[in-house]
Amino acid sequence: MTNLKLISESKSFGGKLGFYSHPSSTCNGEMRFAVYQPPQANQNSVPVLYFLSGLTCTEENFMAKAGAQRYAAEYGLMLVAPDTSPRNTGIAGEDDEWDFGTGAGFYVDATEQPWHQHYQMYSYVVQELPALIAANFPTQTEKQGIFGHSMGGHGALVCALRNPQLYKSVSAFAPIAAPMRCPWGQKAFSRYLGSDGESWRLYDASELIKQVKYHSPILIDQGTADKFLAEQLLPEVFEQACAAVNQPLTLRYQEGYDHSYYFIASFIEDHIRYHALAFEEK
Ligand SMILES: N[C@@H](CCC(=O)N[C@@H](CS)C(=O)NCC(=O)O)C(=O)O
Repeated sequence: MTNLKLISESKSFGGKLGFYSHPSSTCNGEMRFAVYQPPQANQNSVPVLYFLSGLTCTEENFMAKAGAQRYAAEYGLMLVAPDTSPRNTGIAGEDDEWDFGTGAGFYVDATEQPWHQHYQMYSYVVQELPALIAANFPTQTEKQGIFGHSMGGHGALVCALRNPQLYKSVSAFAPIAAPMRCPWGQKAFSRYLGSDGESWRLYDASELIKQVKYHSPILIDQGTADKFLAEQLLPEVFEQACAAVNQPLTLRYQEGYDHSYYFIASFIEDHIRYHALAFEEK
């Protein structure tokens, strides 16, 4: 495996869960990710589903907490979970805030100093990581999907809407659905992207959907007891934008669920099945 370092490997549901690091040319430093290879990957190449995690997460949270391996094994999908930002870049203050810098790359290509030298998570997720996965794991590269949680739900929507030809399906748990209008997004975008609102639109699903129609229905689950719902997540803004352009969207409000991985684990099967069905279509 060229340039890939295996950090640990565990058998899970008949398949293999591996944690890797590699030198990233896009982020100009070491990056980490996790891959779950279902048992089917021992014989054949399989579709691949990317999961982008939320604020404060590493490549491990999803693999440890979502309970996704059981369903990835059942449906024969590979799961790939990247870290949520570069780490240990040496940028002053990178670890000071939980919602900016380390653990909070927001899946954008930063243009502002000092972040832009390393914080290129959009290009990393859309280009470098899939190329690395294709070169090192048995995947059907024409069958890719993407999903995520919170900041990662935002990232998944943005990656799919900007590259519909690369992703057959997209779904999200409690995404930051209109980042230009919420404090988390405004803080991150102003410091990663500067004050130019035009560049912000490229990373806001509720803006992007007005310009591009996505070829498949989008699935979003949102807990009603999520403490970030009203101020930070704003799914109703995305819902209205989809309605305005006739974009099919299934937005499900799940009664009493919060923002945690307990919520994600409760609906992970639905999401994996949704992606698996999209991969079956011609
Ligand atoms: N640190 C924040 C919460 C951050 C948070 O909820 N992060 C979510 C993503 S936005 C998460 O997945 N955390 C890691 C985990 O639950 O494993 C707080 O104190 O309110």
